[in-house]
Amino acid sequence: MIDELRIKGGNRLQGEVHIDGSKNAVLPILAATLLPTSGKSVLTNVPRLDDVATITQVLEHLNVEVDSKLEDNTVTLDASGNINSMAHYDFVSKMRASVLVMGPLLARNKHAHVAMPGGCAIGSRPIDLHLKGFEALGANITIGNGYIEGVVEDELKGADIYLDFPSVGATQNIMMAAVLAKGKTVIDNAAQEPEIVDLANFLNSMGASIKGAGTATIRIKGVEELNGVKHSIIPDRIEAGTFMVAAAITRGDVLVKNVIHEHLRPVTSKLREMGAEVTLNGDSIRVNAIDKTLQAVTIKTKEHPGFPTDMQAQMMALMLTTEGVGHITETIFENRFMHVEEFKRMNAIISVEAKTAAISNSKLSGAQVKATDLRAAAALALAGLVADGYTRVGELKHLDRGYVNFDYKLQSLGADIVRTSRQKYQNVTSMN
Ligand SMILES: CC(=O)N[C@H]1[C@@H](OP(=O)(O)OP(=O)(O)OC[C@H]2O[C@@H](n3ccc(=O)[nH]c3=O)[C@H](O)[C@@H]2O)O[C@H](CO)[C@@H](O)[C@@H]1O
Ligand SMILES: C=C(OP(=O)(O)O)C(=O)O
Repeated sequence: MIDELRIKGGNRLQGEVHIDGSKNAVLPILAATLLPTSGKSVLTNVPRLDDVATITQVLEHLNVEVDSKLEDNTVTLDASGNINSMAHYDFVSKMRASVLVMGPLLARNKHAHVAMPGGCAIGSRPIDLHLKGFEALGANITIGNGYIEGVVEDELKGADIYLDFPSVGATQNIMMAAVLAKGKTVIDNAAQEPEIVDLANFLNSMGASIKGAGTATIRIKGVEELNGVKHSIIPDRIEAGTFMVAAAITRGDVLVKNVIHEHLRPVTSKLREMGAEVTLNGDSIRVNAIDKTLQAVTIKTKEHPGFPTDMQAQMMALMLTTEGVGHITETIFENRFMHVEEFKRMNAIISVEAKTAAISNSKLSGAQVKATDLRAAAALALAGLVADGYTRVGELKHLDRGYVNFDYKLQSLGADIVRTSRQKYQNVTSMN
């Protein structure tokens, strides 16, 4: 059977939705469990995502013992055996974040042999900044036959590293390589995303000495040893933002639960600027757009604390329903407007010039469309919620990388949505 979402537009969303753990926080933290520790690590609030399954397979392949209790969102990892140094193409090509095993492998084995991640639909996505960081710490890097090999002759030594761009992955990979390096490492122009802070908190509770995570300068003092710990993954700010937009696009009223307000400031601020009522309370955010006329706004994606590129497609869907002409400039990835052509299949009026899309209020009609990447999958479904008639969203392998039970969660808020078939890993119906 074709695996697709079938959505009948027109229902206003109302109710409460629980947000799962963050994909982008759990992936580097799982990779960090490769570091040598005394004792096991236990991760809680782990989302049941295909990307988590993929990195778990990488870890198992490297000889980590992984005990996943998916129904409890808990994963226990034991890396006390001999750890291999080779991350195969099969894994890295499926999920670029597999490259995050390179830093911990260099720290542990003084050797890492990892498939080149290559580009992907949203851009070329090089890893030169990761590699420059490893070289600064004393690793010799060679590239050949589709693989990158890192070898540390003597030992990793702390270094001053300036990143040309505050890359999230490079900051994480370098942090993981540096925690056991001799002496001090300073990463300047570091990424400041909340997922960097979650990784630093995890590493610090293992015994690392990292200061400044969440600012542009991260200071790491190499330590001698680490221990296994228990850690709860932060909530997924992008999943939360997606449901905030779902409330706004249907002019509904939704309480989004299990969030950290501070992580959602750019989204909250733009929804308020549009005219939605956004109320913060405890660990929840309520978005009320009932009977509101929302106005188009201007958005420019930027590294944190700027507006996240991972929310760009969803905001574009929303601006197809607002008054006036909205503008979105994508500055992080060079090819992250593929959803525009799919929106156009639904009668969307969007024009793109260089890095900027102009989005007009459109009378959306249901159509068969395909997800071109993870966030495009969600954004097309959001457009389907307000389109006239039926929308069918295909290529759900992208959706499953980053959203847990997306259809069930929307259904519970009143959407008319069904999924025609389901991946095994996602087929757990309990929703916390
Ligand atoms: C698993 C994960 O956490 N993924 C997130 C992470 O991806 P990821 O860590 O891959 O994103 P980066 O911050 O590294 O990339 C941002 C930009 O820097 C460029 N770059 C990056 C590294 C490098 O060595 N050289 C280089 O030129 C990239 O091509 C891109 O244009 O941050 C992105 C930006 O917030 C998010 O969209 C992704 O959801
Ligand atoms: C681009 C994304 O993720 P990744 O870096 O894993 O491809 C995303 O989460 O939107």
